[in-house]
Amino acid sequence: MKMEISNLIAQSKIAREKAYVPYSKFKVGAALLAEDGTIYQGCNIENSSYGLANCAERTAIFKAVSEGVKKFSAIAVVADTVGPCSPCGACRQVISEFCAPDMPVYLTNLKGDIQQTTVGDLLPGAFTPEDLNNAGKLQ
Ligand SMILES: O=c1ccn([C@H]2C[C@H](O)[C@@H](CO)O2)c(=O)[nH]1
Ligand SMILES: [Zn+2]
Repeated sequence: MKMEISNLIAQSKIAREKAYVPYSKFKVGAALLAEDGTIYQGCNIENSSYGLANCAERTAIFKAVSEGVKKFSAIAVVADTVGPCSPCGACRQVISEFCAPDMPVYLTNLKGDIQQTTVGDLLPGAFTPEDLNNAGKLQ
């Protein structure tokens, strides 16, 4: 495993410790590597209105985008799961909005399992900005 990736995974674990999860008690961390080398950490943040929980992956992406950063090279996700932590459908869609289909995704857990996949494999057929551009132009 390249140093850069071990560091990304290490930062996802640090982010996980900041999770605000009084309801599920399920802490998740994410670390998003921007093309300029900056790493954006994200944790899940829950709410007493349960449906408003924001996942770790989306926290990391929204932090970066809100700082004007939209070019990314990799993302790592970690939770205390039996197998590698699997991002939810909402996060797969948000990741697909900003990250190229061939961008590597590292799904990990606290035991040290690492599954390397890609954005395109996480969400084949994602709805993209191009789909909006093509609206009404088909047929
Ligand atoms: O990949 C995932 C899956 C779940 N969660 C959060 C949402 C909620 O706070 C808790 C339980 O679903 O875990 C994430 O942050 N990322
Ligand atoms: Zn999610």
